[in-house]
Amino acid sequence: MSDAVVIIPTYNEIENIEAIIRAVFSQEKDFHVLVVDDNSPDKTGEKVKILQKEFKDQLFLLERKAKSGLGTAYIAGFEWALEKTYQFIFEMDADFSHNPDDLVRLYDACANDNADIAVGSRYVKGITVVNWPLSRILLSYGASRYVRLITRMKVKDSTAGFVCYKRKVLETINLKKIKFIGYAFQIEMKFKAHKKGFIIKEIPVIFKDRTKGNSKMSGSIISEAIFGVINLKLKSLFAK
Ligand SMILES: Nc1nc2c(ncn2[C@@H]2O[C@H](COP(=O)(O)OP(=O)(O)O[C@H]3O[C@H](CO)[C@@H](O)[C@H](O)[C@@H]3O)[C@@H](O)[C@H]2O)c(=O)[nH]1
Repeated sequence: MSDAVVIIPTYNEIENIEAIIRAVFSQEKDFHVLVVDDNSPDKTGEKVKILQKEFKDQLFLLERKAKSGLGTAYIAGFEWALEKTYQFIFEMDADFSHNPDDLVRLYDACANDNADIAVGSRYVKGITVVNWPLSRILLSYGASRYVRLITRMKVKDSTAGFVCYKRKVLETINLKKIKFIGYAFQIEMKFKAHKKGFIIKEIPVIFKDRTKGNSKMSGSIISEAIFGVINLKLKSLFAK
């Protein structure tokens, strides 16, 4: 039994799913993988079922009926992982924008250093993003500056989706109360963990834009983040 599971949410990732799963299982450390698929029309889930025959007891699949957002996919995955004995629970995109070779560095920060959360960060050493259009870099970097300004949280890449959580973090945060369903979910999780006093460490990574499939970014995801951050901050002030 591995002590670490990598949760990969998927919606229409047929071009990436097999390669990313194989890349995780080719690491020296033994990771498990949980795919949370939202009934992808391109049959990503069916592909995972075929791979499960090869990776018995290592590869798991949670199927949801319809596309319901990145945040709720992760919450479903966290709840699944907490029912098992995993001590380290990861978030990672399916599209290779996060390099699976960095998984061990995030793991080490939590398992062998003092991090409660290790964030694969694009903004520790300047901006380490490859192949994103300038507009997307500005949006993401601008969002990270905006979050720091409003929340006063020191994390530089608050929207990062490449994360290792120690089990106790997910046990402590009330997952039922996580509100955001888009990428703002990433901000909310880090902010709640920060408020609980957990140590968040940023590990520099190079983020590469996907070469296969499409981003699910949308206008509603952006507006959820803009208004959501103010909402989070206000709620935390009144909770004092
Ligand atoms: N199950 C499920 N998965 C989803 C959904 N929406 C997106 N995903 C999956 O979530 C991962 C990230 O989605 P992308 O659409 O590829 O994200 P991106 O535009 O590249 O965004 C990146 O930047 C964001 C902002 O910094 C990050 O928050 C995000 O994690 C990611 O790194 C992919 O594996 C994608 O299939 C959904 O509604 N349901």
